[in-house]
Amino acid sequence: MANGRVDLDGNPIKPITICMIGAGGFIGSHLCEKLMSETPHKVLAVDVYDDKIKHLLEPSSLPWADRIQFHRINIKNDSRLEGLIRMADLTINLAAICTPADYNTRPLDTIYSNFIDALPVVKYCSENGKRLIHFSTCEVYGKTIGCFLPKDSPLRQDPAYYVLKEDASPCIFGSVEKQRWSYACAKQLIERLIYAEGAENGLEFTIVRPFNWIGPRMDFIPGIDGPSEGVPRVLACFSNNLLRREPLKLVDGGQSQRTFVYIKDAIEAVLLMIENPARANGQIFNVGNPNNEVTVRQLAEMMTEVYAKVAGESPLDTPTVDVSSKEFYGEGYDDSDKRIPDMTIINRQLGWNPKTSLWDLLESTLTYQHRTYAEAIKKATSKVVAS
Ligand SMILES: NC(=O)c1ccc[n+]([C@@H]2O[C@H](COP(=O)([O-])OP(=O)(O)OC[C@H]3O[C@@H](n4cnc5c(N)ncnc54)[C@H](O)[C@@H]3O)[C@@H](O)[C@H]2O)c1
Ligand SMILES: O=c1ccn([C@@H]2O[C@H](COP(=O)(O)OP(=O)(O)O[C@H]3OC[C@@H](O)[C@H](O)[C@H]3O)[C@@H](O)[C@H]2O)c(=O)[nH]1
Repeated sequence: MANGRVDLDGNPIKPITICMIGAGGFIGSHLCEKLMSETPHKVLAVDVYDDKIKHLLEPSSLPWADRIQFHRINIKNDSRLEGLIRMADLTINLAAICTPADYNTRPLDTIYSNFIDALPVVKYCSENGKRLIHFSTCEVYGKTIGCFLPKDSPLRQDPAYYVLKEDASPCIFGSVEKQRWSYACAKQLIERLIYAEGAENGLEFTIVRPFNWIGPRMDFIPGIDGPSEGVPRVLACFSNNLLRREPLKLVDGGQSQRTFVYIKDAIEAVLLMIENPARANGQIFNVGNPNNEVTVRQLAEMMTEVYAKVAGESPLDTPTVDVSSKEFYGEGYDDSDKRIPDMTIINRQLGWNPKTSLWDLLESTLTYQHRTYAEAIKKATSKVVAS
């Protein structure tokens, strides 16, 4: 497996040790899986939870058992963090509060998590001469320039007014009382700090801006493996509605547009960054699928159709219902109107392109959701009816 692996320039890839912070989350779990099954690298997996990577940690007879170690650490207050960063060749920081329902309702936790808690990680990497791959977000772009044009302006059709480019697009956020932007603003400041550490102190860094990566193990299903009142990101919200045979809730009519990329495609891009430092260092990369653009309403319609197919159930007569953002997320919510990633830089540096269509990625993801949760939901609802 390890033998004969070469980087994009034909050089043999040497096994490295990676300190992965937030390894127990959605992206972390897929990255650990990839690293264990297809590479010789070692992972020091740091998180407060390990549920999503339990299958990689136990039993001890797994072929990669000596290449992955779990460290249950809250990076807010644990002195072991610096030691782990020192032991590793590369640190990947994924830890963050990153669900929009939290940005306006828990803005302090959001800012601390995305900026303050990431500071020591950057500092330890810089002071110890260690490479850092930091996970930022497409939300740093905020809104498109195009959304400020009159509704009937032909310029709205011009990509120059909406395609998001790492080295050219401005970052446009709503006003401070729109606390939705607490997350994007914290992520932007940590990006600027990392960039400055690179410029002034020679930190070797790569910044990743994910554009709506989705797939199995994303977030939680409320009342099953997460709090009943919790609001996860849209994939899990809509999956929950489909599993419970409830209408999907369209926030402010579901007019916002997103591009969705399959987690397994996106993980290929991260692996290229890990194994091609000369091409990835000093870069900020959009990672998304510009071909998979839909409005949230179209996403709801497609998920309803795909779910009916994989679950063998007929769709509801009224599959969607409109809700206001104030009702759904509370005061201070605001939204990104449209997110199309420019792919020039990642294409040029790493030759990466996404492969999976929205229909195909929803088919595999909703098959997973149905298999994982349908029975548990049936049991939970029959208990409620019986009591
Ligand atoms: N999934 C996406 O489409 C997407 C889009 C844009 C940005 N991102 C960024 O990618 C990163 C990972 O996202 P994800 O989707 O896997 O989210 P996630 O919530 O599934 O994973 C984050 C993980 O970090 C851990 N964590 C948080 N605070 C911690 C702390 N103080 N100490 C230790 N562990 C802590 C959490 O327990 C969780 O397992 C985040 O930085 C997020 O902002 C993701
Ligand atoms: O039930 C729902 C949930 C969400 N939505 C809408 O669906 C869209 C997507 O919502 P998501 O919860 O996936 O989150 P967003 O795309 O707005 O932000 C995400 O983007 C990138 C990351 O940094 C974060 O993971 C998150 O901030 C939004 O317009 C939201 O209002 C619904 O219409 N109904």
